Amino acid sequence: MLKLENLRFSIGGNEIIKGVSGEFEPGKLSMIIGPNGSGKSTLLKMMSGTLTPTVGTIWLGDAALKKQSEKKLAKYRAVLSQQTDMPFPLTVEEVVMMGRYPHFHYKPSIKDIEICRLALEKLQMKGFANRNYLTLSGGEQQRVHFARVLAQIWEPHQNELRYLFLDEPIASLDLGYQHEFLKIAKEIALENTIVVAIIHDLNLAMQYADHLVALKAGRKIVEGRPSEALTEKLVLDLYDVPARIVYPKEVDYPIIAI
Ligand SMILES: Nc1ncnc2c1ncn2[C@@H]1O[C@H](COP(=O)(O)OP(=O)(O)OP(=O)(O)O)[C@@H](O)[C@H]1O
Repeated sequence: MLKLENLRFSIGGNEIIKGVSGEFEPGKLSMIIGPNGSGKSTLLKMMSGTLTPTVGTIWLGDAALKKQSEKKLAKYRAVLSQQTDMPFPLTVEEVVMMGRYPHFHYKPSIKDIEICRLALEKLQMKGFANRNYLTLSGGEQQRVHFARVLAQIWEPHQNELRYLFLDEPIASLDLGYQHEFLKIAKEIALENTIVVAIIHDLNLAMQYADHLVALKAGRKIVEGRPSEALTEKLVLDLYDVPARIVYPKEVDYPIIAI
């Protein structure tokens, strides 16, 4: 269980996150939605340990996040952030191997190499292993980074829950890979992992999320199953856009029509 207790975050005299609490469970794909500037990335950065809350506590199981060793956390917590620039001309397999750095000292083991191979295979990037990462398209680079974070938490570490934080992970992916990516994220959640993703596409949230959190101006305004939480009223309140929720008989989830 990942628990947020009255989180607040201020910078330059502005309070960006204004008392957010909540719980995230393994087995569920959790998604955070909200308008630009509502605090989604700031909240996710606090959850993933990149930013320290000004007020409040984050609990990973029974232990406060701030009390846990970074070195140990790196073995079971992975973060896919929006900024993934790579200043060096590494090969794709070298970038994915970076995900295994917390697991070996000097040289990757055969198991590390095998995990990287499997992670690339899962993202349909096996044929790219020896390519210079810098020559890949934006979507291909994103898939490499997804393979890197998957490689990082490929297996459970000492029975710890695994955590995966994804900041707008599908922004540069085409339609097919967006769905592929979210299916994999869901699969990982089912392997006893807490997965939290920021997403802008409400229809994908409706289709894939098990648990939805909506932020507005730094506050959590709604939480729950998307089919209940994602209402026409919420879309209007968040984005000032009138929407209709329709229930096509061909699929088992509602569609948000704008
Ligand atoms: N270091 C900072 N200094 C000043 N303001 C900041 C800083 N970081 C974030 N903010 C502000 O805090 C607010 C929330 O930012 P955040 O990146 O969390 O929003 P977001 O919901 O992820 O937005 P988006 O959908 O546009 O990615 C924004 O108004 C942003 O300008």
